[in-house]
Amino acid sequence: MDKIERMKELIDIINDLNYYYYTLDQPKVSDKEYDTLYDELVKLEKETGTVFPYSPTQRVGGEILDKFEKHYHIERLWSLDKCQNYGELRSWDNRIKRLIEEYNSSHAEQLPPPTYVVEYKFDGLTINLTYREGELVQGATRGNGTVGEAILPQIKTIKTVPLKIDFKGTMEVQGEGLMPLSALKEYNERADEPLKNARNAAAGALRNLDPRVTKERNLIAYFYNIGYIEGVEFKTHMEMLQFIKDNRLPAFNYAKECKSIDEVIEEIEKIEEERHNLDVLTDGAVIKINDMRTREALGYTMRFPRWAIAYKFEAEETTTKLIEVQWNVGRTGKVTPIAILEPVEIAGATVRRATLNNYDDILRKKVAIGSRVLIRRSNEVIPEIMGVVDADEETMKIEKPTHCPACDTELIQDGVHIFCPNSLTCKPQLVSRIVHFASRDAMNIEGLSEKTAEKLFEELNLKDIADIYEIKYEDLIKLEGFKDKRAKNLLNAIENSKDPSLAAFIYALGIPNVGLKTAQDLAEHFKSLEGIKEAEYEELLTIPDVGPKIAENIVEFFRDERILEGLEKLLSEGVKPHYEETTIEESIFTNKTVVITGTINGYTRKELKEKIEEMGGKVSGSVSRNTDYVIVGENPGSKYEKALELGVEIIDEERLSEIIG
Ligand SMILES: NC(=O)c1ccc[n+]([C@@H]2O[C@H](COP(=O)([O-])OP(=O)(O)OC[C@H]3O[C@@H](n4cnc5c(N)ncnc54)[C@H](O)[C@@H]3O)[C@@H](O)[C@H]2O)c1
Ligand SMILES: [Zn+2]
Repeated sequence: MDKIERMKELIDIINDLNYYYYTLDQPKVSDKEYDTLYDELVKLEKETGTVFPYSPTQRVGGEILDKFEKHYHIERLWSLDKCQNYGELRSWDNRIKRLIEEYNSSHAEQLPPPTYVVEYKFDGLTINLTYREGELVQGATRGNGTVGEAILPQIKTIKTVPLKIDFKGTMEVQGEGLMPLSALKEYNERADEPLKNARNAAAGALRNLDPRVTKERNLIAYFYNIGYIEGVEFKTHMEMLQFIKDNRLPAFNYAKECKSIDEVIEEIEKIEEERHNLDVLTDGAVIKINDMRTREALGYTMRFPRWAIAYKFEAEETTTKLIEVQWNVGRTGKVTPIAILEPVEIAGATVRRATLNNYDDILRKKVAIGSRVLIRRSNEVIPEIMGVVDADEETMKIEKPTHCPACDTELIQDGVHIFCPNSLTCKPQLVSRIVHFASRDAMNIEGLSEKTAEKLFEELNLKDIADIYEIKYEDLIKLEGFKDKRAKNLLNAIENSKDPSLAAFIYALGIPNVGLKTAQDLAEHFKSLEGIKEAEYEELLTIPDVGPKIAENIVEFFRDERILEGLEKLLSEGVKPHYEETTIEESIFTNKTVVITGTINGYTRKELKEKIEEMGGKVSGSVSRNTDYVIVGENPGSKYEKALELGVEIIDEERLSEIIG
């Protein structure tokens, strides 16, 4: 296709996507897919030197809704230029420096060398508040930058937005309306129709005609810019942020001033690490020139200021097609759906499957075979399906299984989950129990892989975990792939596993939700298998990290007749768990919560975190009353101030090096 033709096509596609995203708050594609199309258009415009006046690259935002009153901003609102790697960031920086140089060569009054402010880029809906005579008189969306929608009643539902402030002049202050991830999660647990992500949730709430709907979503806001102010002049961005805070408008407690682009990059790295600990959605960092006179000299393009740029993180969401749903039987008999997807890349990894939790989830998210689904991957290895993006596609209903896909036993419903009750002869259940039992942190039986476990189940008619202790050489040698040496090795490994530590044995039993750490805590507390077996619910709750759910799981587990039988059998086969008093060396960090801020010489964040964890401490992302120590390095952030404010004990670099040697 001819380049100009392709440009026209892209303009149509992008304008349509903008309408769905900005006007309807119902994106048709993920941001990643949108950005690819947009970048293609920008590239073609550069190549051809042609820019159509109606091109989306020439404007900010999208159409505004008629159902709201129009609001004309006093000062225009902008979008942000973006970059996706440090190379692009450095070229932005070089451009800035060149422009400053040019300016200085033709003006008597010189601009200072640039300093930068790094902030989080929040992913919500831009809001612009107007204060007059100390009162909040209007709140609006960004709209197309010049005209937005008046949504004052909706904005007033945000509890942290002050209705009155100390400053008495006219002022426009701009920020981001956000739905906290915790609020989204809570909302989605109850909602008939779950919201797909926190950005659309916030945008949809603020642009809902009924402020009661807005209120239900428990939004918050962070402010980061004053677009217009009467009679006040700020010298720097930091000064402006201070003014915002002084007027008790919520500003996020992080904005870092940097002297060089290298420092900026260091900060971005920290942000990238920290951002998953935040309760709001972020899609990048924003880098802004601190000095206001420099900003003025640099000016604006059609769409964005030259003095700021967004560093976008790798997208964590994309869309793809759902090909089929597989039902898997787990160790506990729970039958869960796994979505098989058309392979797609997210953040550098190819994704082929996603979780769907349970059948209720499928119904609520309106997922069907053949639907185009939005998937999200944050820290988890396996991504989650957030919802369907295009309901028009031809699809087929997902059927709820009535019988076990492995053993054909009729399934039973327990709450939202379905289970195969046949724990005795249902192959995947027993096989995964055996594999877990034999795993390294459990009984550590080398050579008992999933394949081998399947073979034992099929050929030797294994009915129970304890049966592995009855396996004989004559049995094994008959099996395909088992020669003398391999058979002997496996038998030895099985024999040698009879003397496990109590913690490993408890872990090996596979009590629901009891991982290695909890198993160790249980062993530590009760010191004997009998003790754990007889443990009362209340006593279990006294163990750190054991909540009501796990306590219940443990009590129920040891009440199950079949499990007790299996346990007896294991013991009669000669398995003897033993408890050894282990003395973990105490350190100053043992059982303490530690926060790190600033750069620590000789350590990356990750290394230091690991070191502290090795010494028994827990590293947390933010300072609170529960923080025991704050480690303060070079150029500490606001966490340092918070620590001082709360009187948390500070460890400086010198003391740290004495502690960790
Ligand atoms: N999926 C879709 O169909 C679709 C359609 C249109 C746009 N989009 C997405 O939206 C992007 C463009 O939207 P945009 O013009 O709103 O730009 P943007 O979201 O990339 O950046 C500009 C906005 O960032 C916000 N922001 C957050 N934190 C900030 C901070 N600390 N300082 C300053 N600003 C901050 C401001 O509200 C500002 O308006 C695209 O790149 C794409 O990812 C997606
Ligand atoms: Zn089954």
